[in-house]
Amino acid sequence: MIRTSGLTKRFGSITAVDHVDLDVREGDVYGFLGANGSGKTTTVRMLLGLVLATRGTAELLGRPMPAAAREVLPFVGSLVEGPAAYPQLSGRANLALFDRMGTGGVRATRSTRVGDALDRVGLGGVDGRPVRAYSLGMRQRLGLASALLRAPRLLVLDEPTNGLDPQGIRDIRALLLELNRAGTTVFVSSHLLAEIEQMCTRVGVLHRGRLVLQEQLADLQRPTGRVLLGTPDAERAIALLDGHVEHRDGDRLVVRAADAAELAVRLVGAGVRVAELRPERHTLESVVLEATGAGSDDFSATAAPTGPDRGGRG
Ligand SMILES: Nc1ncnc2c1ncn2[C@@H]1O[C@H](COP(=O)(O)OP(=O)(O)OP(=O)(O)O)[C@@H](O)[C@H]1O
Repeated sequence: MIRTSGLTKRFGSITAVDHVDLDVREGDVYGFLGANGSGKTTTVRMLLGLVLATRGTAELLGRPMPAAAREVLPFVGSLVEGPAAYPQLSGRANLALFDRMGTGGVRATRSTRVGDALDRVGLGGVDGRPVRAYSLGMRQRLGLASALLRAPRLLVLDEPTNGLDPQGIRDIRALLLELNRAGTTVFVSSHLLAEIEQMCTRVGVLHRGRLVLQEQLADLQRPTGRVLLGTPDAERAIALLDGHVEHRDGDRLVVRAADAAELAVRLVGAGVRVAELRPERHTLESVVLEATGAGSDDFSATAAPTGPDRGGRG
């Protein structure tokens, strides 16, 4: 659905995006993760043909961008750098205008289409107000509504939960997953590890313009080769496991063992009571920090503060 090869963007001496090879497959919920300034927005803008690449190629839905933009974009919903809207008009009026400007939207069904999109993002009840009275979160929802007007095959969203409160973030996540289940491929950028971990099937990590990791989330979260064991018989377990216990914290042990089931049989066979036993897995956070060498401060685990100024560039 999205494929880039050697995609690069320089602004003078700054290389914002550096030989990026993205591979987003049909049905993915792809999380494009990177710290602020890592080049996410610039990549998204190149994908959508809003800015020209310095070198390299990009394809959306198997067609080259920006050459095939007119053909491809009617099937792509997007949200980049905060949605634009006429402040004096209502959300509904803005969407109707947007719908009229796009291709392929039949006039007779416009009102239904706009109403459905507003309902989906939770703006159905407030759409009489002018957009200038909207909070940042409401504007963000309106932007998403405009991305949904055409039942897109692909959604490309740059930090869609920016400025939303926790409930708003949950709503958007649920909406994106619902759309994905109905067949839409979702590409979403974020600097929030937890957000990506909760929602995505595939992850790409951008670090200083370079794609340092691209993998299925389930593969990233592979077992570490250690087992987490909780037992009231910690001393006996340690004696039995003879040097394989790497760490002890009260009645919780970390055991080097490739096979948790085999370990369980061994413990119970020796009369060691097992309260809890599970394979330890890599977390997205540990894998990302290893791949980027970044400090955990570079990636927020929780929601970002609201209201950053994202304008004025590009
Ligand atoms: N039009 C421009 N002119 C000059 N430099 C730019 C321009 N657009 C982006 N940059 C620079 O390119 C780098 C990547 O910026 P970009 O906005 O793509 O990052 P990002 O990962 O989206 O960050 P953020 O989440 O803060 O928006 C930054 O160093 C930025 O200052």
